[in-house]
Amino acid sequence: MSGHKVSPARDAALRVLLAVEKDGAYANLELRKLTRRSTLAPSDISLLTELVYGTLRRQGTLDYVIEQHSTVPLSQMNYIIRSIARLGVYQLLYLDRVPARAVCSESVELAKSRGIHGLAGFVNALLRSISRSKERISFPDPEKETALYLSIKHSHPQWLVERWLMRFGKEETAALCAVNNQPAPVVLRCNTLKNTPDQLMEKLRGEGLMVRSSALIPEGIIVEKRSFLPELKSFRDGLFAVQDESSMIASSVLNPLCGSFVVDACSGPGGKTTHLAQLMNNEGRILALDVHEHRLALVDSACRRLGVTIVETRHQDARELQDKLEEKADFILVDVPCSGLGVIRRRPELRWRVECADLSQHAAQQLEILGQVSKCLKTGGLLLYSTCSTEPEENTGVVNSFLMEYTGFKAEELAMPFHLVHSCDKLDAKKGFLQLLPHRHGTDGFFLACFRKTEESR
Ligand SMILES: C[S@@+](CC[C@H](N)C(=O)[O-])C[C@H]1O[C@@H](n2cnc3c(N)ncnc32)[C@H](O)[C@@H]1O
Repeated sequence: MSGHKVSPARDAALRVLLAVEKDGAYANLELRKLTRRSTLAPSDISLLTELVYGTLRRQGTLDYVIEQHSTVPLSQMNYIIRSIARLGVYQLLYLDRVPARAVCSESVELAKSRGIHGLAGFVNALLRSISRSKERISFPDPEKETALYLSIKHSHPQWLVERWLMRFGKEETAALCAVNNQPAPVVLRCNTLKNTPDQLMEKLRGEGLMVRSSALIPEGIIVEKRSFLPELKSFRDGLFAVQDESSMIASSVLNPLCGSFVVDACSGPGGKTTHLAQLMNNEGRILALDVHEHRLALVDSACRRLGVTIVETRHQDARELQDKLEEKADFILVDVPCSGLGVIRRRPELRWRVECADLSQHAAQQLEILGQVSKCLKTGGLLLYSTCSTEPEENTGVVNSFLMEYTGFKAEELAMPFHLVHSCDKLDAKKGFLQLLPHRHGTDGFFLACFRKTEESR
């Protein structure tokens, strides 16, 4: 039972943090469930979101500071107290508007509300000690222990920082980590089957939103001020979908022709499937596969809302496709399951869940899916492989293995919908692949590679 002195936003934030820590829940889904059901005021929902996302994002830094002040190591702390401590320290270090005294007393009440009266004093002493010395946190030496320093300062796992330091150098690694700690922009994809981007922007402004055009993709619209989009009439009317620019770029690079047959091998929840249908002017056929039925249900409902009628969903493991589809597709999208390390800013707990060893496991599955699905492509057809990962094992690693094993395919230069600025990007795109990065391109971290099936494969 919740104590009466605990504010509803903090009580709810602790509930979400515990679900993430104890049950492996996803913070964004927990928040959505909670805010749909609860009677929280809009200001409480915004504080709750900030507390949950902020605490998870900054967990590495928070843990470092807690360890310096605690008499008990974090690993031996009661898990509820650990979450209360992180939540409290996040407010002390990152939220100027909350007075330290209020943070300490609310944290004590949170402990009591969870029946842990005996440790309320410990929480109080810990937070007071941190509050007194918060201006004097001593970080590791940035020159001598660069990886450790960046990992603590920017709250990322050290193994990931070490990899990025080798690939990008110090400045870019710091920039990538920093952008991962910022809220991601909200981007909409205009449903061009129902309206134009200009018409949609006018409508959205009429509904009270501040919007501007994307510089990367014609159908992309950036929402400047957050708002609960599913409540808008324009959303219910299917005038747009919510989708990052990087994800729109994938379908746009594949750019299937009207009337063609497209296989979308890993389609749930349907962001790219419905975009492909838009690009085809809802003419032709898209076979949308997914191994999870609940993900296919999301594809179906997205199609209904957006007025897409050319999609047939099929519950199917893409690694076990029937021969019937062999050499039938004009275009194929293989948007594989991956580590998700490119969307850290949208899924704050992810950085603490993914381990380095996971990458090679993902890569093996990705190569298997890509290899099997590629058999469905007609000679002359185009295939796009994509991930929302920043890591080479899942990206160029899979692409290179595929090209070695499947000699009937050759890399196809990417037809980008926007002008590439960096010379290394231009070179890569010519060679048929591109790594988008949040600190360089402003998008999610996203990889795309394009292949054409050549005559020789016959
Ligand atoms: C990155 S998500 C796809 C996102 C989707 N293309 C979109 O834009 O909305 C990967 C999807 O692959 C599905 N998946 C995982 N393993 C699969 C397999 N062996 N065969 C088919 N789908 C699979 C997952 O259920 C998940 O929905």
